[in-house]
Amino acid sequence: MSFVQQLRHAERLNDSLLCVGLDPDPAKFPTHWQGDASRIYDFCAAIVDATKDLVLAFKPQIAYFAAHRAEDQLEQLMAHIKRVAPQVPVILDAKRGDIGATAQQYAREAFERFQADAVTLSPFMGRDSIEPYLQYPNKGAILLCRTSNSGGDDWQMQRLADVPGQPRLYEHLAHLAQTEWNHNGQLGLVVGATYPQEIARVRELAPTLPLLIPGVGAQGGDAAATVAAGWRGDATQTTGPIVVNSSRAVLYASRGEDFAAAARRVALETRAVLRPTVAR
Ligand SMILES: O=C(O)c1cc(=O)[nH]c(=O)n1[C@@H]1O[C@H](COP(=O)(O)O)[C@@H](O)[C@H]1O
Repeated sequence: MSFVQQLRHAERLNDSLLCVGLDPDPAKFPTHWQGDASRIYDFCAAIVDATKDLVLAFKPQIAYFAAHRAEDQLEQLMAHIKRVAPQVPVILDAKRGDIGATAQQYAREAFERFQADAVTLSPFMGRDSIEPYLQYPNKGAILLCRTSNSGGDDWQMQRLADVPGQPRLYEHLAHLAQTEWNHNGQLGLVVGATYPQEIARVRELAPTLPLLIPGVGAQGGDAAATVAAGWRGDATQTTGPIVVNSSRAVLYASRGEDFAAAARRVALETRAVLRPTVAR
């Protein structure tokens, strides 16, 4: 099954557009585990167990593991997700971007070592920096397009004088990802929930691509506006799924021993807000 098919399947199965982001920060762990990096796996596995029937994807952020020398715990976590929630695809958020030879190693890390179903990438170095990831059949490569942070304006909103119509950089990328870069149907795009207008624009330019949309919850993105801008009906062959990520708001809903139950409550609430008003 391709990454997009996995998303469509999980969307239907769990009736959800929510992706829970796994950004484990020991400083924010429940009081009894606070500051203990050896609990990264236990913490994330508890969140996975509590939310696996409510999500269409999980998204571990590799920096939160690597910073604590906890890549082994990330491997364990990936195996755990495959075991307890095989129907839920996993996006490894690594935001890699390098020349082809090095990208081959990053692709191997994401897809062979960590067994991810998709990986996030920076497209700044161009098409040949993306190609190595596309050598892995059925895996997804999700390109940063219009990111949720305000500094994204510095590049992404600039107009390209040499391209007909003088599109903004993010618009040009969305066009390329929908057309000539996407020869195997493996590409997706990141668009921040903090910019619903641009979600609508990217959806217009890239109607069949999956959109990873972070920024609801802690970053204050408007969940309902996000869905209105990006969701185009139930998972069919022609519409791209949307994957709306929330990390901190779910993970750190409680500092008590009830943290997993609290995470489930927030995930349920977020899923309900994201559920489109259109009947499925
Ligand atoms: O690629 C991403 O996931 C990403 C892109 C983007 O534009 N903005 C963004 O916040 N993210 C990631 O999405 C997550 C957002 O976390 P919360 O703000 O806690 O929900 C973090 O893991 C970020 O690294």
